[in-house]
Amino acid sequence: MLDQNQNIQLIDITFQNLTVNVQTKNGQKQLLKNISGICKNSEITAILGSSGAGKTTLLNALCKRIQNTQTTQVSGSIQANQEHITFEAFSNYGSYIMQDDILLETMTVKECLNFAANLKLQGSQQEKSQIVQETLKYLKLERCQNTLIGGQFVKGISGGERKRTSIGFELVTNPTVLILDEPTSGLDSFTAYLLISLLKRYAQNKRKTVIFTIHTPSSDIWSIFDRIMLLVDGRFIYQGASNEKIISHFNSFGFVCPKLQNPADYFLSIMNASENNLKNFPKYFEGYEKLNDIVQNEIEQKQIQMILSSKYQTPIYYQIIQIAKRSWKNVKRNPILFKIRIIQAIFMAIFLGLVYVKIEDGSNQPSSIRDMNNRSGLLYFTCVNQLMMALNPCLLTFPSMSTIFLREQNSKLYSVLSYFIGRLLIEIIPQIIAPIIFGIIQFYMIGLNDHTSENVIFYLFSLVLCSLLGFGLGQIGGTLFNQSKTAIAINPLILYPNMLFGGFLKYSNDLSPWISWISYLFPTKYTFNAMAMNEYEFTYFTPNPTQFLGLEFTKCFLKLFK
Ligand SMILES: Nc1ncnc2c1ncn2[C@@H]1O[C@H](COP(=O)(O)OP(=O)(O)OP(=O)(O)O)[C@@H](O)[C@H]1O
Repeated sequence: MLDQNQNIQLIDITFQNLTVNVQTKNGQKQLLKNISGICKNSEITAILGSSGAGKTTLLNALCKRIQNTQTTQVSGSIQANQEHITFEAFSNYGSYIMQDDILLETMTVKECLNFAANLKLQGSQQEKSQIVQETLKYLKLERCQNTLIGGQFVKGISGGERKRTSIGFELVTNPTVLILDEPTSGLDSFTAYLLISLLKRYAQNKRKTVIFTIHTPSSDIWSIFDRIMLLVDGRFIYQGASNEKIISHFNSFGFVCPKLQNPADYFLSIMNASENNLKNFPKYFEGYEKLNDIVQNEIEQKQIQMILSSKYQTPIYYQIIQIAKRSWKNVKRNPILFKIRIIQAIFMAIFLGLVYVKIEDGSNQPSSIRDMNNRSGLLYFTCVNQLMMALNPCLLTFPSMSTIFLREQNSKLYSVLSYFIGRLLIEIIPQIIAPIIFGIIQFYMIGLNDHTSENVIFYLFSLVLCSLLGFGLGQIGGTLFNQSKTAIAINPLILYPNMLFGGFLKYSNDLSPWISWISYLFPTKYTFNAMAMNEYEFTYFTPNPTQFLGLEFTKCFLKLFK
């Protein structure tokens, strides 16, 4: 079984007595029922079945994306040659391409492949570029290599090119096992044929193991399958070659595929769970018993070659650079959020400036509570406003990026830390620039404490800090949810406590002891305190408003800073 002549990694994927149970509201549901099979190297294996038959469940189980949890039980063995597959191990030799093409809209096709090559391949930049170029050629993507992938808002490459780019993103790393969930969905029959032929060439020429699910293959596509698995209600009704064997197998118990009909259409028509078909299901299962021994025999003949670890990850600093570069391109090509952040800052600063234009500083009426309140209110509003302006875009964008992150994480392109730092380096830029512009306009229009240059710098620093805290909270909120809408819906849960415990709506000293500690959890308390301490460091007001605002906490912080 060992490929002695060439040093090529050959992997057969086998599974025995594979059962997947899930707990539903109506009790237990069996998605896969004690099935066994083999997907051989150098072959393409197509899994067919009607909707809900368990095809995706089988693919997910093979690459260990379904694990035992409280509601899901997976039993049976799944092996790559003689080794049990684990999620970690699979990512060393295999790739899984989901049905949805998860790609960053603002990248070109070539940049997308370059990104994967840079992060997954060893070798010089020139060697990596050459591999990317070969992959582009292989996938017939040369013509559109410099076109943006595009999406909802930007017109980009076609559906077929998108699918091939998605495959190219994985192929560039030359995986030994390639698993694809419905790679032809949404493609016309010719493009679908091209794609499957390409997978066939990949399997045959490079001796890889390719497994995919497919819904309605044309007869051309059917004829190039090496191996077919037909699934009905979580059980196999056929497994083996796609040639005459499958026709004669079903013939043997009375299901005759008409000569002029596409076999795929015929088998799909007898597999769907219509009333007529349901009564035939026991016959199919009985018929499959005859194939059991053949399949078992094939499983026993599987590769015994040891799987060589191809584990390679680029250094963290390199990952960070690559992610930052990509984030920068993303901002440059889709600068709307960046621009909105700056425009919002300018608009809000002018608006606040007009509302509070040259407010009293206490020089006329040092004891005016109204003037003190106006000034403190302005500081407090500024604080909450900065927090919100940084928080909302994060809640909006983080969940939408999480699908890309998860896909790339599964492909082990980078570590979580690198991704976080790489993105942060770029996304933090508007969070620093916007509050500074905001603060400068405020100084001109309102007349805040500019007694010393330190006061001005400290105020701007507090605004930046406030913006960064909002940014941080937005990231926490954004990572908790998959959907932007859900993340945005939690906005009030972040905003209201921050407003309430900021130290202005209710003075911190007046909070009951049992709840006062909570205020330390909310950033507005710190930023409002810092801004007010700074503002009233030099003031005409008597008594100094910091006294009745109860701003003790930040005094030491201010001293440290100055
Ligand atoms: N976590 C789950 N809990 C309950 N039922 C599930 C769960 N996951 C899948 N199912 C059910 O299991 C069955 C098989 O699902 P699966 O996605 O594998 O089907 P499929 O053959 O890929 O279908 P399709 O071709 O429509 O994608 C379906 O009836 C589905 O509703």
